[in-house]
Amino acid sequence: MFSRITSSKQLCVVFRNCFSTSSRSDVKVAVLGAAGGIGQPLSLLLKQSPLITQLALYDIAHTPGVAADLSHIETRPKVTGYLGSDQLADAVKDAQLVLIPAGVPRKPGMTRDDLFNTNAGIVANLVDACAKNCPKSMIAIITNPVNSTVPIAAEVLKKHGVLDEKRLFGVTTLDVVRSNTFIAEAKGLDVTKVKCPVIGGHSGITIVPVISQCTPAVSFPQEERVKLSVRIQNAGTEVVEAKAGAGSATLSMAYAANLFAKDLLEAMNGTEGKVQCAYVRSDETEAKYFATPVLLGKNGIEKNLGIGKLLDYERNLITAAMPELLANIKKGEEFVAKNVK
Ligand SMILES: NC(=O)c1ccc[n+]([C@@H]2O[C@H](COP(=O)([O-])OP(=O)(O)OC[C@H]3O[C@@H](n4cnc5c(N)ncnc54)[C@H](O)[C@@H]3O)[C@@H](O)[C@H]2O)c1
Ligand SMILES: O=C(O)C[C@H](O)C(=O)O
Repeated sequence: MFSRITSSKQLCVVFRNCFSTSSRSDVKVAVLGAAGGIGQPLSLLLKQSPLITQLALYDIAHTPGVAADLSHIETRPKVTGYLGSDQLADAVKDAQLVLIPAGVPRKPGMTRDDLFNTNAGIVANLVDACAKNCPKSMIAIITNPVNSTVPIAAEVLKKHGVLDEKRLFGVTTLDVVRSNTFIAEAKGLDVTKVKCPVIGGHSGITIVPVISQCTPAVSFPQEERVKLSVRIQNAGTEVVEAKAGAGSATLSMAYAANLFAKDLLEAMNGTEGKVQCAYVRSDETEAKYFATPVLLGKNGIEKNLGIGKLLDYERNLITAAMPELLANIKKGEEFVAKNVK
C-alpha cells in the first residue's frame, strides 16, 4: 500500500484512514464534579474513548490541574477544564452526554438519603445549566441519593420545557457490576461472562438483584440467595465502612460509569443491541422511576426491557422496596416544586 504513495497529501489521507475511529462526528462529553473521587478516575477512563472528541471537565475546585494532567494523554478526546459557576454554561454547551458525579459522599453511619439536603440543590443547579445550554443532551446522574436526584433532574428539565424522559438516566451500573463479581466468586465462574440484572432503586432495600435472571443461570439454596442479595444491597455501605470516613466507592464507580457511558455512546453512534440497567422513568410498577434493563439507541432509551419473570423472593423484595422508593421520588419532586423557579 505505501509503495504507491506519491505525495505527502496522500500519505496524510492513508494515515488518517488507518487510525480513524468508528465515529467521525463531534461528540462532546461533560463531567460535572470532575475533580472528585469519582470524577477524576472517570475522566481518565473517558479520555481513552475513541468515540469522544471533547471531554469537558467541570468542578468548583481543582479542574485546571486535572484537565492539564489529562490533556497530555495521547488519545482522541480534547480535554477542556472549567472552574466555578461562571464557567458552567460553557462546560455543558452543546454536550451530547453529561455525566454528573458532583456532590458529597456518605460517611459511616449515614444513609444515601442523608445526602439529600446538600446534593439536591447541587443537582438541580447543574441540570438547570444543562436545560439551558444542552437541552438535547443525555444526562446520567451518579450523585446520591439517585432515587431522588433523578426525579429532581426530571422536574428541572420539565420546568424548562425540555424534558425527554428517554435521555435521563440514574446510573445504577455499579449494582450490576457488584452482582456479577459476587456471583462469579460464589460459583467459581469467569466473571467476564456473568450478567445479573439489578432492578428497583439505588439505596439499601430498594436495590433488587434478580439472581434468577443471571446468565449463565446459577442456582443457590434459598439461605445463600438471601445472603448474596443482602450483600449486594449493602455493598455501598461495605465500601463506606472500609474507607472509614474517607468517602464511598470511587474507583469501582468510575469503572461502572465508564461502562455505562461507553455503551450509551456506542448506541448513540448507531451500534445496536446495547443494554444496561438504569434508573429511569418507568411504568413497570407504581414507582414513577424504577431501574430495569433498557435497550439503548441513538436517542437514548429505545425500549424498556422490563422486569421479566421473578421468583417469589424477588417479587417480595420489590414489595419491600416500594414505600422507600415512592417516598424518595416524592421528596425529589417536592424539592423542585418548592425551591426551583
Ligand atoms: N450512583 C452510584 O452508584 C454512586 C456510587 C458512588 C458514589 N455515588 C455518589 O457520587 C457522588 C460523588 O461522590 P465522590 O466520591 O466523587 O465525592 P467527592 O467528594 O470525592 O467528589 C465530589 C466532587 O463534586 C464537586 N462538587 C461539589 N459541589 C459541586 C457543584 N456545585 N458543582 C460541581 N462540582 C461540585 C466537589 O468539588 C468534588 O470534586 C456522591 O453523592 C456519592 O454518593 C454514587
Ligand atoms: O454507598 C454509597 O453511598 C455510594 C454508592 O451509592 C454506592 O453504591 O457505592
